[in-house]
Amino acid sequence: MVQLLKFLRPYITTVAIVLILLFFQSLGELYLPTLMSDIVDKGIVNGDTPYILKIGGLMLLVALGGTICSITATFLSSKTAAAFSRDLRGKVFSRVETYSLHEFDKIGTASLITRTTNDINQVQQVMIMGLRMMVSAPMMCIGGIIMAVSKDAKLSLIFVVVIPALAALIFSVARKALPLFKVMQGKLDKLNLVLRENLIGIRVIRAFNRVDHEKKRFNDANRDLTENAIRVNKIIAAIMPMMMLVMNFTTIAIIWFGSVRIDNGNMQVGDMMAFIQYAMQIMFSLIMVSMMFVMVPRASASAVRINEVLDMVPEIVDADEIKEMDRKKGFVEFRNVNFYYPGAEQPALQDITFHVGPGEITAIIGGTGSGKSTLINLITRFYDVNAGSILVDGVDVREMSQESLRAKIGLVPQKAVLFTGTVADNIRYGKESASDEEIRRAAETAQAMEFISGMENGFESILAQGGNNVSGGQKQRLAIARALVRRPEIYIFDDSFSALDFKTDAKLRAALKRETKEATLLIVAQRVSTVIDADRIIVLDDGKIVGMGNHKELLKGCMVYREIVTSQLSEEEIA
Ligand SMILES: Nc1ncnc2c1ncn2[C@@H]1O[C@H](COP(=O)(O)OP(=O)(O)OP(=O)(O)O)[C@@H](O)[C@H]1O
Repeated sequence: MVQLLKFLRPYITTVAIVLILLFFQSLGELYLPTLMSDIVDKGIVNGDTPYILKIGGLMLLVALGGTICSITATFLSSKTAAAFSRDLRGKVFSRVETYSLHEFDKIGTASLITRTTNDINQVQQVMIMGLRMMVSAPMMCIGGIIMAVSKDAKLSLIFVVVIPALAALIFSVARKALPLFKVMQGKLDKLNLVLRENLIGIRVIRAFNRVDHEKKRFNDANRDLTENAIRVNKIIAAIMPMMMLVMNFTTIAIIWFGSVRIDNGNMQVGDMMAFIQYAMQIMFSLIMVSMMFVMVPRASASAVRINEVLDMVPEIVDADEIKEMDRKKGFVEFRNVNFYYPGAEQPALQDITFHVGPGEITAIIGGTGSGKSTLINLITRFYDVNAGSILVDGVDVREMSQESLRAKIGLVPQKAVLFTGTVADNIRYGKESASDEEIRRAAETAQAMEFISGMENGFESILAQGGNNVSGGQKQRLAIARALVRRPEIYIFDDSFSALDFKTDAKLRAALKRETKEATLLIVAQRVSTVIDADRIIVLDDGKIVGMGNHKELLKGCMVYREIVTSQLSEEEIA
């Protein structure tokens, strides 16, 4: 929690103003009972009406001043806390943006969402309360004690019993509630996870008639969270009545002992009335502190989760010294690359060595799980190799900036991801400054023109929720157009033609060949027809290269390739 306070730095002036305002408000509140006791002891007892009116007027003024201070302080503290959480959300978001895929896997998407929203809200709420109480509670408590002692030191001995009793009460409640609060955020994560999976997988859930199963899963997570919340709230709900009980007993004790002292002539009635009010103020300040005790643990559980995100050091960062790149363009070289996913016993890639250059089409083929996507993810540096090195344009990818590396690459991922916006916006994602003509040309090459012109508003048609209103093949073609508009040195197509029919696939590849003559093309594919014309085909099996060459060479020399080909093409086609 303390770690997060640094985000308050830009608002330090406002925070200081809030604290000063609250100081004056508390001062006013401490002054009021004394004024009231004066009215009783001097005004009423002596029948001095002008005195009563004068002090009564002063009381009104003090109360008004206090109210103005309080309202302004509340306004400013709420504004500051909102700005604080806006900044913090921004910070968390930009941190997450620097994560490599490892870190994403570690925390999980659902939890990252909860941490950026709900957890920050918890901290914000405590911030508002904390700002107010930081000054009010100690002032009211200590000031109240001083004032009470000044009114009647002997009667103040009551506090020697009351305050430790209240403190013990608060402490025991906090000890019970704290672990439950910690668990609460975890349960919220779980609920978010189920919800997220359900929303994304709604089609699968319906198709497999798993609605009831998913309902149960959601209800379980929901019930779990609710039960925990009820348990916590029960404890918190018990605080108030217990506090009130202590307060009422204290009042009784003050009146009891006070009246004895008044009887003996040691105390005046007004002083006793003021004393009761000071006792109330002291106890209310303790209640405020107890509320903090309740809220701070929950917020600190949230703060820990936020700090976890902020403190997680991304595994993939730019090197301290960025190497200048040669003037070469479009060269990719793997040198004895080994790669393990964290926790995996077997390497996903083993001893991979090959190089490709501009003007070449290299296809990567292999069974599912053979490591094709992994190999691609290493070029874009989504992961770092465990051994060996990958050079792009003659420089190790770990020694160049991630930005300049990725500027060279146009990636079409296996699963086409689009963003809410127009068709043109989505293609322009590849190159912000792209002209309408460039966008049209990219769409033409990607064989997307036909369906785009068939849409009601053409390039200005809106893609709902990341492209839910276009087909899988259309999505893929838009993702291809997005990469093409960039005109990168290296194109990477990760199984990007799989959702296309054979005719479109062939047309697209022919158009690509024309458009990307100077560039390096890496095409991951499952279909032999997609790779057959490639200059070089790399055959992967179980993370190892088992063959490299063109179609004819591999047919002769690579068993695995021959098996893939015979499983897909007829004898005549092979011949
Ligand atoms: N994020 C990950 N964490 C751990 N293991 C992974 C991860 N992604 C892939 N793997 C494993 O690495 C191996 C290679 O996976 P990869 O996705 O590269 O295969 P692929 O050849 O692209 O398969 P497909 O054609 O089915 O997409 C597989 O055994 C897979 O289980």
